[in-house]
Amino acid sequence: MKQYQIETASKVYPLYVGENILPKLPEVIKEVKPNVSSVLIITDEAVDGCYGKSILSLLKSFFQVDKYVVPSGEQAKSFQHYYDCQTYALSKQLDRNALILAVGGGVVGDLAGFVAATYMRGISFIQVPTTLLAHDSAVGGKVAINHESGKNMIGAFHQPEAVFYDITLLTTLPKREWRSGFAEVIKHAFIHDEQFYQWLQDNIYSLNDLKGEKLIYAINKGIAVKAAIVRDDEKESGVRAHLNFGHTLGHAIEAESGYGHISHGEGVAIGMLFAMRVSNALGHSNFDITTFESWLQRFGYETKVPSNLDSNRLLAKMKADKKAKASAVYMVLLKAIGQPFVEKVEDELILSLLDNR
Ligand SMILES: NC(=O)c1ccc[n+]([C@@H]2O[C@H](COP(=O)([O-])OP(=O)(O)OC[C@H]3O[C@@H](n4cnc5c(N)ncnc54)[C@H](O)[C@@H]3O)[C@@H](O)[C@H]2O)c1
Ligand SMILES: O=C(O)C(=O)C[C@@H](O)[C@H](O)[C@H](O)COP(=O)(O)O
Ligand SMILES: [Zn+2]
Repeated sequence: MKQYQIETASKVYPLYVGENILPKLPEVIKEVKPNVSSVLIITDEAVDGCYGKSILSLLKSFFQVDKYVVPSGEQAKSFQHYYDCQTYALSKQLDRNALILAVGGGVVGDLAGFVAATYMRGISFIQVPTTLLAHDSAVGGKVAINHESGKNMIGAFHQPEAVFYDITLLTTLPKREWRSGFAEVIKHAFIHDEQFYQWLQDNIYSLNDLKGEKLIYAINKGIAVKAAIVRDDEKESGVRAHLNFGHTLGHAIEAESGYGHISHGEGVAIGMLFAMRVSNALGHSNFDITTFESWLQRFGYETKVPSNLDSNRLLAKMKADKKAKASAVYMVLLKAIGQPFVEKVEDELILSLLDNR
């Protein structure tokens, strides 16, 4: 088991990552929250089906434990499910020393984290990520639910007490979720680490390569990129925005297609390619887009903006993005791999690229 310190301006906390480390979870809970009064597990149906029983029985010998299960998928990041989680926590009379355990992918992490951030004005939580994507979402304290006007519009910065990542749990992940999560791995390489990008090119030819030592290396590299960025800028006043590479359009696609139809990583993959096109069009870079596109296609990513989505509606969503200022779109662009920056992009350019999809 490897241990990292995630350092942010408001909190420093441990991240444990390894294989078959689940039995150590009770020890970690006691270590980071010695005065814990009770534990509320928040998870989703699919994760509960795979690991719910074993985690519950593991923790029951040490703590008072309750469990609340939300439906699987993006739709759980809604007001209704947020409200239902809070109602459940209140019905169990959780006090301020209670701990929420977010057991799942980015959806459960974001939802349960936001429940923790706001229950009685904030209680502790631990992230127990179960997807590849969650190497990103479990670190850095962004927690949120969606609104029909946009992704993650209602949320908070609330750092967990710890991140506990047993990557053995990934073995039950469906193929589509490997692909979705790998998009954030690629993003971390694109924005921060030319050598890591090269390593991915040389080592990962298909999603099946994401196992064993290669998987461990890719996850550790991704975590290192994320940790370095949130250390320097916890609340996105500067460099943290680079983690939004591919997300301005990606989030718009997710929202416009109806949450859950196009996964987060699928949207980000299309969005990264789009951001590269914009970078080229503005003369900042000279990417060989065809090469990037065929690299992404090799993993089965859809690379075109879905034909049923209207350009003007997508633009409207991009203008409502959290990076927007005075209704102007700001995107994360790249001068080269590893050289991101944020710039205002005119509506006309966005529309012309969206219309020529
Ligand atoms: N807070 C952040 O910094 C951050 C970063 C990136 C993404 N996100 C958010 O994360 C969400 C996407 O997360 P995700 O891709 O993990 O999706 P997810 O949480 O919906 O999980 C994907 C699917 O896999 C299932 N699943 C999860 N773990 C499993 C396992 N071990 N075995 C079998 N099935 C399993 C889930 O039930 C779900 O159906 C989006 O809402 C995105 O906005 C947040
Ligand atoms: O941690 C961050 O900062 C990120 O931007 C990571 C993204 O992968 C993630 O999807 C995040 O939730 C997007 O944030 P948002 O502020 O655009 O909602
Ligand atoms: Zn993301």
